[in-house]
Parts: sequence; structure tokens; C-alpha cells
Amino acid sequence: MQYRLTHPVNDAYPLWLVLGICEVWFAISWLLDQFPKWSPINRETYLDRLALRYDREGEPSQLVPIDVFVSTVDPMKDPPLITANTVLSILAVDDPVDKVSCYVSDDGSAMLTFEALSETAEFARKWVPFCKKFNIEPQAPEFYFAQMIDYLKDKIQPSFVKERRAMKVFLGHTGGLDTDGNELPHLVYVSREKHPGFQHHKKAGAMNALIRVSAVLTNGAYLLNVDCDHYFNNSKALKEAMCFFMDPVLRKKTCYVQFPQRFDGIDLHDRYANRNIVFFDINLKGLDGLQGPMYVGTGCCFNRQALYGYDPSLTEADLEPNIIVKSCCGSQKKGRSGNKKYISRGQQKELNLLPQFSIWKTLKRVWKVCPYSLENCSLLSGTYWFSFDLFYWIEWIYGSVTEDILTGFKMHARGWVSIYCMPPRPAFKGSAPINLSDRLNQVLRWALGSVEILLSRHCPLWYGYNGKLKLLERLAYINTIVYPITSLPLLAYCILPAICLLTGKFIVPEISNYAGMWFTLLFLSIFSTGILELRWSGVSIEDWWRNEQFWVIGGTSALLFAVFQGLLKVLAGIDTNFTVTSKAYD
Ligand SMILES: O=c1ccn([C@@H]2O[C@H](COP(=O)(O)OP(=O)(O)O[C@H]3O[C@H](CO)[C@@H](O)[C@H](O)[C@H]3O)[C@@H](O)[C@H]2O)c(=O)[nH]1
Ligand SMILES: [Mn+2]
Repeated sequence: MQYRLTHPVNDAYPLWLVLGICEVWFAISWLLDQFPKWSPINRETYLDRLALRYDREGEPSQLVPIDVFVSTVDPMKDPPLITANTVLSILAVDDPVDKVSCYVSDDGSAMLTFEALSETAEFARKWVPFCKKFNIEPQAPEFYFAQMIDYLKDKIQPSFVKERRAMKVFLGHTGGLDTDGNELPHLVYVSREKHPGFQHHKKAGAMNALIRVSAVLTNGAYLLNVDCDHYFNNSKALKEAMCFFMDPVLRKKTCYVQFPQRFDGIDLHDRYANRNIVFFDINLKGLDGLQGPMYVGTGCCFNRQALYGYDPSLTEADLEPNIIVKSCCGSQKKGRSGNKKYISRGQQKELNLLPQFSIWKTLKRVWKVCPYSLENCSLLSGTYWFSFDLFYWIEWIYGSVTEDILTGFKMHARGWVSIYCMPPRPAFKGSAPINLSDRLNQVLRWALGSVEILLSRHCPLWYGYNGKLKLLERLAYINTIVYPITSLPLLAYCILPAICLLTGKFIVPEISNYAGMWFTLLFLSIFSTGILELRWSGVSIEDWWRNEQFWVIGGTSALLFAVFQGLLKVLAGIDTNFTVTSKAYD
């Protein structure tokens, strides 16, 4: 680069300038990409130890309750059957029934989805005991029956074959059958009332509506959020998350546990780089060694407190062992209240919260009077309750179509850490776009979301300099926010050779030995970091290559549009819409 800058090509000055700028940008973006991979880590969980501590045989379980949120919007693009599978896999999860509740948000307010869900609840009465009895995995029926395995292997109970067949028949059946008398986790259907002209904030709005509803109904200390197509592929997923949240040290500072996104039904060679394996197996693992992975929108278990906008309950200093020993004389909060320095914004909010408690009670009372009004839902999601601004501190951050990045970023900026959890059996599996236009639309939406954040108040370039966000973590966020801009130099790079050919001007100057040596060294170092990366992450070279290929394809198309559309939004105030990806289903 220095060579390029100090050796202007005089007969093609504009070309040289453009090239120089491009190269500077590429160098910056490469650095941004490299630094956050400084200390990748792997974590292992020991579910047996968790069970030993909190879930002993014959004693009431001490695991904490979790509310699971599922979001769906368009019954055509998110087929209700897919949602139903996800819901069944949640209801059958390997946790005590009173510790799990499932909330479905239907942004399409579709009768079809609603009917499908009530059928699902009916079917769950049969399906859940079946799963628990025979340890079925995955617990989503569609995917369980689709897997080509010898289902008799390891299953010794004689009744299994018979019951399995019965299940299969029942799957194709509609209509209520009698219950087994088994208790099932709660299933709640929520659909928001949507006024024309009223900003309902897409998925972030849906999630925040669910937070409010669940706060009144079950108020689980933790909540897990999945897209409608991401079913539980591992019935122990909640316990995996609990391993971190119930860890004496980690639980105080962990805002969420993110699981990698894994997909079903991707073509053999993964033509559109759908698996995003480089992101999930390299970038996020790298972040896990810093302040934790970003929130990627699905398969993520949150600490409710962190979502409510509180600061972590302990500062770094409090986490030092001697202080923890001392704390047994009184609660941490009391100890801190004397010291003004330690009163955080979160605690101030807590104070503000107190007078509003009566409104909470009112809400609860209304709830008791007409518990079924959830069906017509105007009660909770109507603008009436919204306008109270009762829940103003609740945090699925609005203002971007990639609400996920923003939400996670604000938590990290407050000093929370997040955890990346990759159990050997993938915790969740979803469906990926099946055609190029859907895939490009998805890339476009993500990039657009990034541009929106870049041009907003919450941009990691200037937001949250209070020392809580680690520098490398910030670099990683900056990288995910500015990457769409790379499309401009990329396009220039693609076009320049053609211009050179057409105009007959040559911009590659002769290379001296000295510069050549630098160039070779640089090339070798990039090459070796690449190899190193593939070694520690276990990503195959083929996957990596796909990723590079798709980077160029997306970079010269979707990302470019995203940059312009993003600018348009900010300058002209045109709102961006959320193009839902069609879920592959056959
Ligand atoms: O107004 C809306 C729009 C979307 N959704 C839900 O958002 C989810 C994601 O939509 P999808 O079309 O599947 O997008 P993907 O690109 O596959 O989703 C990824 O990217 C999104 C951000 O762009 C994240 O929200 C998702 O969690 C993440 O999986 C689905 O469950 C939808 O039901 C809503 O609830 N309300
Ligand atoms: Mn999806």
C-alpha cells in the first residue's frame, strides 16, 4: 500500500487515486476483521454437574424458569406447520414442565397460524409423553420422522414400534383426541393489534410485546428466543444455557447465551454460502474470548434483567474473590448503596420503577378477570397499554431491521458479557433460503440493518465510550456495521481492469525487488493466518471458499443496494421493510 501511495501513475492519475483509496479501505477492513479473532475459545458444558447441583432425583428441581419466545409473521412464508414443529419441540424439551412456557408471537395475525397452534397444543398431549418416554431427538415430529435412521437401534422397549407408528398416523390426523392427564408447559399465542400508520417495529416490537405478556403471566427469569423455523434439535438446549446462568461467577455478568445457527436442507455444496460457517465457527468463537458473541436473532437465551436495561449486578471489582466472600453479611446491593460511585443507571431505573408497581397490579387484575382475552389480544398489545410508556426501558432496540445486533451491542456497552455455547449436538436448527433471490434479499436486509445502525445514534464508532465495552469487541461491532461500505471499493476493483483495458492505460507499475519482497511477505502472512484460522475452527477449505465467493457476489449486488437504500432512509426518511425469507418446506 505504501508502494501504491508513493508511486503515483502519472498518465492515469484518477485511476491510481481510486485504486489507492480502495486499497486503504481494504487494508482497514482486513485489520478490523482480524483483530477480534485474537483469542478464540471453546467451551464445554457438564450437564451432569448441573443436575447434581440443582436437579437431583427425588427432590424438587431448582432450575430457574425459562420463557421461550417464537416469532412468526407471514403464514405463506413461515408455514404454520414449521411453527408447529418448533412449538412441539419446545413443549417436549427436557426440563420440568413448570419451568418452561412457550409464547408465540404472530405478527401476521393469521387465523391459519392460530388454528394450527391450537391443533398443535392438542397434538402435544400425545407427542410430549411419547418423546419423554423414548428419548426422541429431535423433538420436532416433521424432522424426527424425516431422518433416515434405524429407529430400532438402542431402543429396547417393546412398545416403541407400536407407539411410533401410532404417532405417525396421528400426525396426519386432525382433530382433538383425549389427553393423557399429563401436565404440559404453557403455550400462549399473542398477536399484536396493528394500527395503520402506527410504527410497530417489526420483530423487535413483537419480541417486546412478548416480554410484556410473559412478565405478567410467568415472568421467567430467563427467556429464549427462536425464529419460527428454528426448532429445538437438542432437548437439553435449555440446560446447556442454564450451565452458564447458574454458574456462580458467570451468572452475575452474563446477559445472554448465544447458540450457533445451524440449518437443515442445504444443498450439498451450499451454493449460496447459507451455512455462514465462517461467521459462526470463526468470528463468533473469536468474540467469545473477548466480551462474547453478538446476538444473532435466534437461538439465544437472555437474562431478563439484562433485557430490562439494567447494568450487570456486579462491577469488575465486585467480582474479585475477597469481596464475594464478604458479601455474605448482606446483599451486594446494600453494600453498594452507600457508595455513590456505584449507583448505576440500572439501579436508578429500578427506583423509577417502584411507583409504577400499582399499574403492574392493575394489569395483573385485568388479566385475571378475562384470561382468555389473549386471543383477541387488544388488551395487551393495543396502543392503549403501549401508550402508557410503562415499559419504556425494555430493550429489544428499535430502529434497525437487524434489531439483533443493536440489542446485543447495547448490552455489551453496559458491561455485560455474553457466552457462545456450541453443544456437540446442535441446539437449534432452522431452514435457510433456498433460492438466490431470497438469499440476496436476506443479505440485503442484514446489510441494510448495518447501514441503519452506522448512521444512527447507536453506531459503535461513537456510542458507549464509558469504558465498559472492550476495545476489540468494539472493533468487531464496527466491522459488522461498516462492512456494506466495502461494496463500493469492491465494485471499483471489479470495474477498473475493464477500464484499463478499454483506455489502454496501465496502472500496475513495475515492481522493484524490495517492494516485491514486502508483497510476498504480506501475502504469506495473510495466507498463514488464513490456514491457522481454518485449523483452530475446523472449518473446511471448501466452506471457506464458498464464503469468499459469496462475499464477492453479495458485495457487488446486495451490499451496494443496502448502502444506497440506507442513505435514502436517513436522508429522505423512507422506512425500510422487513422482507421475510420463505422457509423451505416440502
Ligand atoms: O415484522 C416482522 C418481521 C419478521 N418477524 C420474524 O423474524 C424472524 C426472522 O425472519 P426471517 O425472514 O426468517 O429472516 P432471517 O434472515 O432468516 O433471520 C435472521 O436475521 C434477522 C434479522 O434481520 C433476525 O431477526 C433473525 O432472528 C435471524 O435468524 C421470523 O421468525 C419472523 O417471523 C416478525 O416477527 N415480525
Ligand atoms: Mn430465517
